[in-house]
Order: sequence, then C-alpha cells, then structure tokens
Amino acid sequence: MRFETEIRDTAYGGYGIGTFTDGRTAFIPFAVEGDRVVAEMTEDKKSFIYANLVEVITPSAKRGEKYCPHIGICGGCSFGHIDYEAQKEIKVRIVRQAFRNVKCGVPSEAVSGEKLRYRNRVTFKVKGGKLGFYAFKSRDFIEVGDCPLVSETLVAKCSEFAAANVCDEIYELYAVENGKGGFLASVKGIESDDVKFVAFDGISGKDFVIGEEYMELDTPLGAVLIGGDSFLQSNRFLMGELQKKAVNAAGVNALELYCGSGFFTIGLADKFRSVTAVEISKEAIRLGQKLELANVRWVAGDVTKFIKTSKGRFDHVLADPPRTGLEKSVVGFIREKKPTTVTYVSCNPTTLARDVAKLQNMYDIKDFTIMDMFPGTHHVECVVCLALKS
Ligand SMILES: C[S@@+](CC[C@H](N)C(=O)[O-])C[C@H]1O[C@@H](n2cnc3c(N)ncnc32)[C@H](O)[C@@H]1O
Repeated sequence: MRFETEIRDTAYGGYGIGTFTDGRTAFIPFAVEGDRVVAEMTEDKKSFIYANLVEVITPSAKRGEKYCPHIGICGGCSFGHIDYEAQKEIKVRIVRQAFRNVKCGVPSEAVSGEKLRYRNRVTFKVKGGKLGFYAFKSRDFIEVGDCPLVSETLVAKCSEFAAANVCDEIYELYAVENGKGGFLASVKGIESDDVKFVAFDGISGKDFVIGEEYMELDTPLGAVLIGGDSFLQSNRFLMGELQKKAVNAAGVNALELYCGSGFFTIGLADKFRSVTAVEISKEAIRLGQKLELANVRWVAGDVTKFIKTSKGRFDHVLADPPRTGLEKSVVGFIREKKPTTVTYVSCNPTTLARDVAKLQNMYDIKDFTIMDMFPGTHHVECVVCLALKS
C-alpha cells in the first residue's frame, strides 16, 4: 500500500522516520529528515511498519550529491543519500539519544577524515568475474565494478582477482590491503571445486591457502600483523587516531578484552608493566604472538569463559567488543574487579550506552570521543574512558 509522508527524523540503521496512514511509525530506507516522500509498505510489524521509498516529492536540504550510481539500491551505503555534514550531525544525535538516560556529556561533534576511498578492507560478491554487492535487504547480485568507499588500489586488486577467477556461482571475496603494496584475501561460499584461485598475494579458502598468510600493517604505535581472515579497523585515515585514543591510559596490569591481532595491544604493552590480551580467534592470537611483546600474555578463548577463571588483578581494562556489546557477565566482572580505569571502544552506540549505564554508579566518564570511521553508512565508532569514582 502506497502512502505519502513527511520524514521527521533519521534512525540508527539509516532509515528515514515517517508516518503511515493509520499514524504508526514508518521506517523508510534512503529517506532523510526533511524529505516529503511517497513510500510503499513492505512489512507490517504491528506497532510500526517498514516501507520502500517510491518517490521523493520534496527533497530535504540534507540530501547530498550522489557519489555512486548504486546508492539507494546497494545494501552498503545506508547514509549515501545524505550530505556529509548532515551525516555527521545525525550520527552525533543518534549517539546522544542512545545516552539520554546516562549522566554524562556526549560530544557535539564527530572526529572525521576522508569521506571516500577510506576503506582498506572490503567484502565483494563476485559473479561471472565481476565485482558486486547484494542489493539492500536482498540476495540479488548487483554488479558495481567499483565502490567509492574502498581505496582505488584495493578495488583494482579485487577486479584483477575477480577477472582471473571466474565462476558462475556467486562467491564472497574478503580482501585487505596494508597500504604498502600488500594484499590478502579469503574466499567463501564456493559450490564448485573446479575454480582454481590465482592472482593474489595471499588467499585462503575453505580447504586451501595459497601464498602469504599474513602481512605487516604499519600503525602510529608500531607494526602489527593482519591475516586474510582476522578483524582489521577499516578506516585507513582514522585508524591511527582511534588507536592512540584507545590506549591513552597507563598503570601496572592491563586487561584487554576482544584484542584481535593486537592493534591496541602494542600500545598497551608500552604503557603497562603487564598486559593480558583475550581474543576468540586463534588466528588473530597467533598473529599477536608473532609480535613477541615480552610483557603480553595472549589468551585464545571466549571472554566470558576467561573471566570465570581469571584470578588476576587489573588496574585497567580496555574492551572493544563486537556490535552486541559486553555480555552481562563481563560487565559484572568489571564491577567486581573495580579496575581504576576502563576504556570502552564501540561500534554500536545502543549497546555502548546500555553497558555504560550499568557502570555509571561506580565510574565517571572522563572522556568521550565520537569518530566517523564509516562515512556513507549509519555506523559510528565511540571511545569512552571511565574512571573509578573516588
Ligand atoms: C571489534 S573487533 C576488535 C578487534 C581489535 N580490538 C582491533 O581493533 O583490531 C572485536 C573482536 O572481538 C572478537 N570476539 C568476538 N566475540 C568474542 C568473544 N566472545 N570472546 C573473545 N573475543 C571475541 C572478534 O574475533 C574480534 O576480533
């Protein structure tokens, strides 16, 4: 069913918020506050609805120049239709809304860098030798050839790879670069055994590894190692600033939870007498160990299991969990261990605010930074530094 509505707000997830004919809230992707639009209901969720954007009748002043012909179709750029200054303003507001029940000052601006070509890692879908993505909320392959969020060298390398590894099935190509000519990739979802993968510096798949397994990434705090499969901060222009912000602490014993292959650990190792770094990915831990940091104990395992047996005393905890945030037991562990300082790095303001709220009667927020690590999308990174109340 089609309806016309004014877009009054923009939600986390990148949806414009309008009103359905019966007064219920309508979430409309690729619409932005200030638009007047025609939309079509796609999902009835009882208390609200989802709708597709059919036509923009009056465009909002917050609409921006289209930097890619696939905006509005591709599932990648949920904020791609919005002017960049407005994107940042909306993200800051979303963080402030998430923290409305937490007593603390939330910054009024986001730290930002380049808005295009910032990504040093990407997951393309590849079909018939062509690069693409899935369309928004679907499994329909759309050929893109390029993605303006991804560095030109990485796109070129992925195109070369796709052309050399033609397959009728869609496969997923995850690729990373280190900015000094190194590339690694992993491929997934191949149903045919006939394809022999070639043409990359290092590539891993379900049952094979060809070439290099890892490479060095230079960071302001030293070189770390990254694999074709392990987590890597994806904004090459801002990752250094994030790293310095996250390790801005000092003391005796630090505990780092969700440490990946050591992007923050190298900084903590300089500032603390001992560091315990916990991560579920064995590959990432193996790469961390290769850094040979004498005062770091690497623990491969689930954080929730680690805290059950940990007897250590820590004066600092750094946590950088996935979007789901900290498990209840991890928040409980921090409350029980009472480290003097806690740094929480998060890519989801909702779970961040939920967890900080549970710590706020014991901790003061000493520093809060919002970083726009993901221009063109609704995602936003925050670093919150907490200090134990005296
Ligand atoms: C946002 S990434 C941060 C990685 C690292 N701090 C960095 O900047 O490269 C989150 C990490 O948590 C790890 N992880 C997810 N669930 C976990 C769990 N239950 N226990 C331990 N590590 C986990 C993931 O493998 C991933 O490396």
